[in-house]
Amino acid sequence: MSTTEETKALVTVRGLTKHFPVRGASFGKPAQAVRAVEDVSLTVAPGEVLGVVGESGSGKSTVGRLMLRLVEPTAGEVIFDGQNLGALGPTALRKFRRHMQMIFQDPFASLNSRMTVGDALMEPLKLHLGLKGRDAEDQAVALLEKVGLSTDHAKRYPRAFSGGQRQRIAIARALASSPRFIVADEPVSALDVSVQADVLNLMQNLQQELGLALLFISHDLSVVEVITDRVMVLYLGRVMEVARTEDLYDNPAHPYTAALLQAAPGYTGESRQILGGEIPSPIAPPSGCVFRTRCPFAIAECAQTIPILRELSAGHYKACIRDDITL
Ligand SMILES: Nc1ncnc2c1ncn2[C@@H]1O[C@H](COP(=O)(O)OP(=O)(O)OP(=O)(O)O)[C@@H](O)[C@H]1O
Repeated sequence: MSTTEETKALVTVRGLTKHFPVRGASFGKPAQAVRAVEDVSLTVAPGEVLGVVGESGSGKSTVGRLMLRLVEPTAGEVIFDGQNLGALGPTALRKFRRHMQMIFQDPFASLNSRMTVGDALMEPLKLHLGLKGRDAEDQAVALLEKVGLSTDHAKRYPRAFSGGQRQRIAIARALASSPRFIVADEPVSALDVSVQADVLNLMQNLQQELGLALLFISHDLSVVEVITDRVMVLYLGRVMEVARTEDLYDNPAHPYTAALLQAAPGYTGESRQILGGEIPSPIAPPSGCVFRTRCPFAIAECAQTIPILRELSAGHYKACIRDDITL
């Protein structure tokens, strides 16, 4: 990423890497690791929505979790508004969390089933903002109203709500500490199709109203196109392409992005590149370009060197050595 982008950024990620050790590695064999995220650098500007797309297992969730330091990186750093998160001890990090929150795919799992919704909302208000008694209660109700629910809902338990309502509650809880950055990990993919649009609209409205920076993780390219300003494409833990959303959808530069877009429902273009084969194991990824084993444009050189992320035009980057191809 360019230094200008870093200067404007709220969150800057440099060289983020996560290897999960493989359990049960036998004695005498070299230790193995799942290479979930490899050398990812990115920026998110204040109020910006950055989409993260890629097939299952490409490392999207791990990037999101690393950015909030819910997972310890193997290497690399995350800088939030000038603060290197790696330099914070556990207590300081807990306090710092008020600025960065996460919305998960499954709102039922992210809400405590034994807490009323009111209590679930008051917890972060007390912990992070120091609100007490009536002030906390009033603010909890205000949060419920913000997400389209009402005072009556505060006394109920999560099981009394539909999936869409539960996700609204999870959103309210994430907003309670007045964060500036939210990671939303597939926030609507577990919901009925009929309520997905409502919850997405709500998220989009709140994001704009509050000027939130958002990392929006999704495998649904049509949703990503609508909600994001920029998109990062991941494959086997590595960044393949980053561009402004319109640019990426109109002029994909990386063969993997083109294949993803052409495979998506609703694609109406002429060429259709089929993404053949399986994603290789992240324990032993291909040498050079990790996508080369499924890439119709791969040449011998692609096995030799890991392509760097190059800027093709303003803000449009790709990690591919081939410029002589038509996608
Ligand atoms: N705690 C963990 N321990 C071991 N391996 C893990 C762990 N978390 C993730 N992985 C592995 O890391 C890789 C990336 O996973 P991740 O969940 O980040 O991908 P993803 O793109 O979010 O996938 P999905 O779309 O299916 O959620 C996968 O191979 C996954 O199995």
